[in-house]
Amino acid sequence: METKWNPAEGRLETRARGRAVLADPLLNRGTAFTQEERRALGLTGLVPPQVLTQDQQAARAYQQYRAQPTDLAKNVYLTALHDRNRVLFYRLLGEHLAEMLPIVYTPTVGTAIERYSYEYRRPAGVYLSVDAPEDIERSLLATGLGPDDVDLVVVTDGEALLGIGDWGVGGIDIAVGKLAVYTAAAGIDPSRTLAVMLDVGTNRKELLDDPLYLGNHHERVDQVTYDSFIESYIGITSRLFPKALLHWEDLGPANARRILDAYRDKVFTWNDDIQGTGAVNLAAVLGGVRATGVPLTDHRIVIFGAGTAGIGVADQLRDALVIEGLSPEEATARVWAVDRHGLLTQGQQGMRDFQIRYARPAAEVADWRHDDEVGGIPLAEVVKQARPTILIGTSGQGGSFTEEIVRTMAADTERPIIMAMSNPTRLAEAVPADLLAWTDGRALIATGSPFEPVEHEGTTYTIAQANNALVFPGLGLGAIVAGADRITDGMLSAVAHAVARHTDASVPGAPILPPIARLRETTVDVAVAVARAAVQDGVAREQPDGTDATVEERVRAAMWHPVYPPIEAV
Ligand SMILES: NC(=O)c1ccc[n+]([C@@H]2O[C@H](COP(=O)([O-])OP(=O)(O)OC[C@H]3O[C@@H](n4cnc5c(N)ncnc54)[C@H](O)[C@@H]3O)[C@@H](O)[C@H]2O)c1
Ligand SMILES: O=C(O)C[C@H](O)C(=O)O
Ligand SMILES: [Mg+2]
Repeated sequence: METKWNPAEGRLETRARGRAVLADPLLNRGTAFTQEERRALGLTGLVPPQVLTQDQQAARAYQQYRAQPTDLAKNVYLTALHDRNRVLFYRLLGEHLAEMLPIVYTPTVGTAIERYSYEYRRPAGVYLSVDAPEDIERSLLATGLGPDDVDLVVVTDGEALLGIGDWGVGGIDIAVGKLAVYTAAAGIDPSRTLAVMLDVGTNRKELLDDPLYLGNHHERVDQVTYDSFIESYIGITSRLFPKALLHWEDLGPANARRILDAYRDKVFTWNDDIQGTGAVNLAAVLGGVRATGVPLTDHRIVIFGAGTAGIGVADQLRDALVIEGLSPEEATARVWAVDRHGLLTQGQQGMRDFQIRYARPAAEVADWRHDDEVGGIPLAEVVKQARPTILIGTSGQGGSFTEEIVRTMAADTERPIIMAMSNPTRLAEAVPADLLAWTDGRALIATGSPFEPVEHEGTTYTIAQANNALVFPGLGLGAIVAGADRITDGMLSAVAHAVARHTDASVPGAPILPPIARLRETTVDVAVAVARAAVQDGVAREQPDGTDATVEERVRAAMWHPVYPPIEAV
């Protein structure tokens, strides 16, 4: 590679000169290059004479950012900065994390995905086409990255992006957005990460009909072709980058589950929507349950939207109930899962294999009201009959927690826990102001997208954001520091408990999860818990000596910071 980090000397060494330096976002520092660096790197005269400090650059960039008229324009501005000067991008993002996360990530990233082929400026990451599997290796090698150079790969096929569905190649933006959160929150070194788009086609007709659409102009391929492409991708990626954690994002439900089941015991991989969402949801439930004063084992849970996220959520709740002393059957019986044709019930046609374990016995629901339009027992009836104390939305159906449903739930339970996890904002199952109004301020709330605090009868309610962003950065960092080669259930459970330790929802109006503004601190504890769990589960290759301080020191030392390192022309 032209540019290499020399850890012994603590400096970047590069053979690049002149415009090639300015064109490389990992190398470029624009007006902050010193006169000496400019001479050594052949930049004299290629940047304006004045040398700025990073503080000055950050202040200017922040002004430019604030001057953008819309959230999408802000996203495009930050993407351009990311593609021009990566260190400055992370300096700015880190300094204004709570303000900018909704721009580079949920919810604005959803708009950026939909507009991808129109707002396109520069390529990001690696695009692999199902039509040319023979190019996978060549394309990955073209990044110049070698076997020791990659810690993390985020990959999507763009089929089930957030809750907005199939946007094909535009999905690259969620991979880039997730990586930005990994670095901003956990200090994952951005030069050691890769965003990958697996272009297997799109079923969105408006994209196929659009000459400007930048992805493959054909429908999604059949399962046999898909699976063989995935197999090649995983085989080649784990051979070329043997240390890298392979993160899956926003695949269609059947593919997400099948890939996770097939590979989680064979390679270093995990699925954010299934496992990350399960972990952040469990953390919020633990925080909320503490505030209710009722033990977890006495709660009843209804999950609306039994797809990738919903069943991931159910699985981790069930595991937590088993750890608290229930049998697996008793734990499963605490969960009612509702999908597009109503409550999952035994014998129902068309259930997906991963849903079947939550299907309720037909005898239990024989008297429950059936709705012909839904084609089964609707959510309102499930809430009435099952009397949940916890209601979770992962359906991508905005507004589906209606006033009637919420009031029915709240009539029976002192502190209902209600989580509208669907993204982006307009797809939230309910908005916090309504939930508080309908429950007289008694609801313990979390949402997947960020919401402003709500005033209700003299109390200010801070709304917890139950987004997997609270967990995946720490999970990745902890796993990398431990030199893990698998992601285990023990590591995921450790994540949820570490996050939950950061909340105290006993104060009126306090959120049931730690705030995004404190993401970096939460992340360190998550990473420490994950690294320890990896050792306990026997999947860590780097054995720490066991004391807390040491693990934490190792975690902190592994974190990358957005400062310009010394640079040497070689
Ligand atoms: N907060 C978070 O961290 C987080 C994480 C992952 C996903 N999500 C959100 O959850 C939502 C679902 O994501 P996913 O990846 O699980 O998608 P998915 O497509 O796998 O699952 C959605 C499920 O909802 C069901 N559904 C659709 N219409 C329905 C209806 N009218 N009634 C009941 N169920 C219905 C579908 O059949 C499917 O099973 C998205 O909005 C996504 O943004 C949030
Ligand atoms: O991307 C997010 O904001 C969370 C989650 O992964 C989702 O798909 O919605
Ligand atoms: Mg996702």
